[in-house]
Amino acid sequence: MLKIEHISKTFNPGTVNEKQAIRDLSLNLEKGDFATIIGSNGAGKSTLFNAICGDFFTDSGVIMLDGQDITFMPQHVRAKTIGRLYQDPMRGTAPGMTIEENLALAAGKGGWLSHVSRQEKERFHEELKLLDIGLEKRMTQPVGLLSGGQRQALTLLMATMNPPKLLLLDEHTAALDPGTAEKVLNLTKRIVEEHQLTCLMITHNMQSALDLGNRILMMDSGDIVLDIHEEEKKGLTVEGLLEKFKTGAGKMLDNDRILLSGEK
Ligand SMILES: Nc1ncnc2c1ncn2[C@@H]1O[C@H](COP(=O)(O)OP(=O)(O)OP(=O)(O)O)[C@@H](O)[C@H]1O
Repeated sequence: MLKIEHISKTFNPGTVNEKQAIRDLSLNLEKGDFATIIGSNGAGKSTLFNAICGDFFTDSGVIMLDGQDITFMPQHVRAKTIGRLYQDPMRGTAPGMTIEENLALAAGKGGWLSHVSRQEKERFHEELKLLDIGLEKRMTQPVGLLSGGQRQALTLLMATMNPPKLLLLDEHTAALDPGTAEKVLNLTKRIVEEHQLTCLMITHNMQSALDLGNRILMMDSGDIVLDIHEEEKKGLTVEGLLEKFKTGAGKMLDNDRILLSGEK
């Protein structure tokens, strides 16, 4: 589904601020693969997502999505088939619009409720009900009134309403309290499985990286240094994962947020 071949990206080339953020990175994701990504500070995880989404064009290499070369496809065109969630729950929804208007937006109705049929409204209601956080009773309330966790759950629903070819989750539960984060992660798991989505999820939570998905990618210095597949992933512990990182990257995993979460 996603085939990345030897991409590289250097920011501010030829200046004192030159930074090679992606180094000759290659990755192949099969349809339905759900890979978690962990890595050191500044490893290039978010930059990889930015490259896939077309925030910038890479300096070299090729990006293919579902057999189509998207290397130089404009961002707004890619956005039609790539869903993305950010750490900040305030991104991804329009706060001044109601829940149902936001859903109408996601359904391609431009946020106009007059363009939404009764059947579609019922579908919105059903989908919200499945989130199991009571949003189906608040469809006419502005999204700005929702908590961070409620907004992330809604964003997830909106991003997957018309199933994307690729779903990118960039630490989407990092800003939530642990209980809410767990709920949103369970929801993520259910939605990804239900639609058999191809998904990449950046996390600083080693346990989440182990619990979710069928693959773990470890990044360091702009490249994927380890790609752990299903069989190898089974039975792995956080300690085992850290040990593998050390072997793959030739150094300990240095990520402040992993450190702060008390897992290391
Ligand atoms: N637009 C940009 N201009 C200049 N440098 C950039 C830009 N985007 C990213 N970088 C640099 O590229 C490197 C990789 O950044 P990136 O945000 O992808 O890392 P990350 O793995 O997501 O890190 P973290 O876990 O700390 O969030 C960093 O050194 C960062 O400062």
